[in-house]
Amino acid sequence: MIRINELTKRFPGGKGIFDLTLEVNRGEVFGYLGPNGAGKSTTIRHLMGFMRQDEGKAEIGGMDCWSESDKIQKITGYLPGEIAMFEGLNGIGFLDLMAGLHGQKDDRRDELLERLELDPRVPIRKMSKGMKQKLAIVAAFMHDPEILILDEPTSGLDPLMQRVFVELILEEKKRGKTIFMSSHLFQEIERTADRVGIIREGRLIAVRSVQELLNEQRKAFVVTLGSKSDIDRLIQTGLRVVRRGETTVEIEVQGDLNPLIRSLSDVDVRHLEHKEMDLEEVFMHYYEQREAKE
Ligand SMILES: Nc1ncnc2c1ncn2[C@@H]1O[C@H](COP(=O)(O)OP(=O)(O)OP(=O)(O)O)[C@@H](O)[C@H]1O
Repeated sequence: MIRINELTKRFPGGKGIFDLTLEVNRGEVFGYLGPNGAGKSTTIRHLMGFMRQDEGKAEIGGMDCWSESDKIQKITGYLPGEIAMFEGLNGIGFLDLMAGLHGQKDDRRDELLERLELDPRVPIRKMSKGMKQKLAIVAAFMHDPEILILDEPTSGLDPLMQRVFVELILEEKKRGKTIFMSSHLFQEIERTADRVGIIREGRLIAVRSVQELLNEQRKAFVVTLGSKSDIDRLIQTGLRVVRRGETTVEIEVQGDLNPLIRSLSDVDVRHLEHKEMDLEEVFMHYYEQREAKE
């Protein structure tokens, strides 16, 4: 459905995106993951036809993202990373404008406003960042597009609304929509995406299924123990200890959790905490793998 082939855009100072090749299948949710400045928005701007590549090609549904962007925009719901809105309008005015702009239906408008708990009568200049984000989500989804291209969709949403958003994505996925969604947090897309592409410094460093990524990922646990001898005992079991404190040890596990659980049953565990691996750590994992291969 989305096909990016050797796409390159060079900005001054060596920035940009370089030789990107990836495909997103019809009905797939694809997470596009990378730290700030990696090139996620630049890629998305090419998909939407807002920017012209130096080399390569991007297509959606067989249409060229640059020369046929008007057609693509009709079948696509787009959520920009940085939302510029007309401060003089209220939510209703903005949504009317967006519907009129593309000559599109807006059948789902009321349902979405209700789900996201957004009052569209509020003037945009009085809206918080989160409210503007909700309004932009309504604008992207209200015409029930076949393809959704979402640039950091949950930024500015509180945890409750992030959950509502995840449910919305899962429903759209069930309805067969193709979704391309960027983020700088793995946790944010692990619940919805089928596959993930990892981009860093403008280059795609890995494309994996979420399941593969979860299996490959090392999990970290911080264990608080009753005594120093418990700590010593736990360390002797051969687990991978990455940090040791007065009463705590941080243990890393890749794959099977059972050895950890067995070892813990022999000591006095006061507290056990699963530490989320952040994206940097996931990236480091890939860098290590890549460097080892080279
Ligand atoms: N029009 C432009 N002219 C020059 N440099 C640009 C332009 N657009 C983006 N860049 C640079 O290209 C790099 C990639 O930017 P991009 O916005 O695509 O990153 P991103 O992955 O979306 O990050 P963020 O999450 O911070 O938006 C950045 O270093 C940015 O400063």
